[in-house]
Amino acid sequence: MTVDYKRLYNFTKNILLKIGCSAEHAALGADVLLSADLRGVDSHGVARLSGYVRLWEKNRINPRPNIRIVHETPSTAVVDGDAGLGLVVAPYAMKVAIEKAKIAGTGWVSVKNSNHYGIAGYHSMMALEHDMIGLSFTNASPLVSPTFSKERLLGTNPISVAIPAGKQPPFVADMATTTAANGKLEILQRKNENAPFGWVQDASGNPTQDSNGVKKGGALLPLGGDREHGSHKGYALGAIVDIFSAVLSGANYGPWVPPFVAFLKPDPNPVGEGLGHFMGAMRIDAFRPAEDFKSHMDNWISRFREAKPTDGNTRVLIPGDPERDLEQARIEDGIPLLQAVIDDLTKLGERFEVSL
Ligand SMILES: NC(=O)c1ccc[n+]([C@@H]2O[C@H](COP(=O)([O-])OP(=O)(O)OC[C@H]3O[C@@H](n4cnc5c(N)ncnc54)[C@H](O)[C@@H]3O)[C@@H](O)[C@H]2O)c1
Ligand SMILES: O=C(O)C[C@H](O)C(=O)O
Repeated sequence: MTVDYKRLYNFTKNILLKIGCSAEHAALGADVLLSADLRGVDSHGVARLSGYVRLWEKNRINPRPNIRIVHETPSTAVVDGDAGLGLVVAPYAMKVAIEKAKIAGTGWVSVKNSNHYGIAGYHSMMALEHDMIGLSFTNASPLVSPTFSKERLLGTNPISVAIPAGKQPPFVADMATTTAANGKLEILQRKNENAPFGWVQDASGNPTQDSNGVKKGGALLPLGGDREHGSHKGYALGAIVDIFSAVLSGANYGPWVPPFVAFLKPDPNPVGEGLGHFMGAMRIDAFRPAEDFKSHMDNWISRFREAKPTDGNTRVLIPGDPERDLEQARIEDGIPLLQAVIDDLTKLGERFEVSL
């Protein structure tokens, strides 16, 4: 079934209003969530709405947070999200990074006491309109084993870097540091399908294709899948995200990160406050004139697009291309939703008396 963007946006905004968010936060939260659906990141859009409501019911989300800077220098800050929705805490933090970069050249913000922030790319892309490079990281539910372990100590900890170009569209990398985000596994669960090898290991640490394997005590795997295919580097990337987001800010890290997923409970002995994010903004003209940079970015992108494709592929893509192509189509044609997601939203609508 395909649902019109505006209809889904209004539904999401109205549900966020019902759980007590301000009009400003409900609109922003809906914008962040719907940006995922528009960009084809079906794992992180409205399919997650009932998850945020579940955390609110458990008093883990404060719908009226006092989000504030608690420590700063001219180019850095720590933001306390006051247990607000990550969907609104992260844009606040990115704005702080941008304002600092305007003055100091670069701005770096580590965030504590937040919650799940949706897609990393929404926040990094906020820098683009200011002729800045944007970086966005977050830690997440402990579902991932470090290389050589069967314990779950890390999240799928995404990295997004958005880089402006001139005539070309921007370069936007937005990716989990695991072979796949947990949300991708949830899509396979909804469809009753297996996962490819390299995504999941079972409770004993053996490779499995069971898309419910993590729920049965297994773990998601760092990018690469196993040591032979470079999982130690995915593990290192996920660890860097965790440390920048949480050890630097005072949020929970590693296995103490309060989970978004329903099958895990928060650790009763936290080592910090909430979960953490990290935002960065770098003014291009703090390095070289923006026009020079952008014309060379255009050249960089064109050269990579012209790369000779391998057999069976028609063209080489630039990070950000697949999502941009889908965004245009989905604004025009609507957003396709699986029946399981429609059922979930329908139940939510009935409960809060909001029509879909
Ligand atoms: N909030 C959280 O806790 C959390 C945790 C993990 C992931 N996420 C989000 O999940 C989403 C999905 O992550 P993922 O890693 O599963 O996605 P993915 O594996 O689909 O990778 C997406 C990235 O790869 C790029 N890409 C795709 N095909 C390409 C190609 N052929 N050539 C070049 N680039 C290409 C895309 O433009 C995008 O930047 C992201 O938006 C991420 O931010 C959020
Ligand atoms: O829910 C999480 O913490 C994980 C993240 O959203 C993911 O899809 O991997």
